[in-house]
Amino acid sequence: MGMEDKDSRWFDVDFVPDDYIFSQEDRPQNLDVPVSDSIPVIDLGKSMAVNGRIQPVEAILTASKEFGFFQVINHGVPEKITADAMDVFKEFFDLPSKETIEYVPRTKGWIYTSTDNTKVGVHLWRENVKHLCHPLEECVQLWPNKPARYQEVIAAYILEIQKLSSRILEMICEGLGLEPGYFKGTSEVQLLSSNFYPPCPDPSLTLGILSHQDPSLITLVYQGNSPGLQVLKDGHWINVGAVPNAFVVNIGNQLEIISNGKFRSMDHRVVTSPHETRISIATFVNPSLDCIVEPAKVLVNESEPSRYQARRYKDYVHRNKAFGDHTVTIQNAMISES
Ligand SMILES: O=C(O)CCC(=O)C(=O)O
Ligand SMILES: [Fe+2]
Repeated sequence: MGMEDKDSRWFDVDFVPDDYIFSQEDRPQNLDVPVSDSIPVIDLGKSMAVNGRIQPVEAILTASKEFGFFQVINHGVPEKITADAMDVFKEFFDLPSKETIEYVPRTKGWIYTSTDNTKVGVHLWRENVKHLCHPLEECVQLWPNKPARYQEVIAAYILEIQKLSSRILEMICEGLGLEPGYFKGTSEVQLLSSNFYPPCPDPSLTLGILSHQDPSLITLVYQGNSPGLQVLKDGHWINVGAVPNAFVVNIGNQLEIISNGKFRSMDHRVVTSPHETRISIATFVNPSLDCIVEPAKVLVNESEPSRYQARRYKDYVHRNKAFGDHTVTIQNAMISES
């Protein structure tokens, strides 16, 4: 037994503390069994015509129907931008001082947690920072200012994500047969959520994020080169493999509704690793709060009746506690902006 190290952090432990141990049913099962890495990887740089359709469009359509998940490469986001953003979050999570800022109770600003509790009363094996991103000019100044280049670097990152997500949504329009620009004006990168998952002494007992679906239109995740993200497909958890410089794209609940169920919003979670640290940057592209979300008219007909009720996005967020424990804080901040 040694003296308590003043610099040690919550995850510097030899055994998983009891309040991080999930019950049997929530725990990751069969971590030793190899799981396939079969989420489609789509090259956005290739635009061959296949059967009269541009290739990435067809691939996105198929992946969104089957997996609700895909990765994109040759996406046009400069490597410098993603590398800088990852460095900034690495530095942010390494800051010793933020350990004292459990929660920033401001209507605008940012929320940091290192010991989130879950609905089942067990802590996640992660630290997390969240903030709004839209309108960008108003949000930027409320973001963390340590490290000093946080605001500048992350603003540049968000601008790129806005461009890439608009491009992907435009391809989705084409694939689904929606009019061009269908999502324009109501598909902003509203929220960023970055996660730090440190190595864990026993990954079979813990989770980085519990199984959930995203309440967004689409979510873009940059996961560096680290594993951990898993998707539930046909009753099996499959890995979203680490593909260098790729973005993971996942279909959120709102796009499932708009597609009238053609696309699927899938359960996903993050498992921990005994050796590797995972840092991820998730960006949620959401409809505006006042947007009425319903199946697109062109996708509803006699043989395919509407499968979802029209709902204001605001009400959806509220009813589903879509942003977790901080839903009300985040929603209030969004309302005061619009
Ligand atoms: O760390 C990840 O990749 C998972 C992020 C995620 O699923 C979320 O924030 O909704
Ligand atoms: Fe998610």
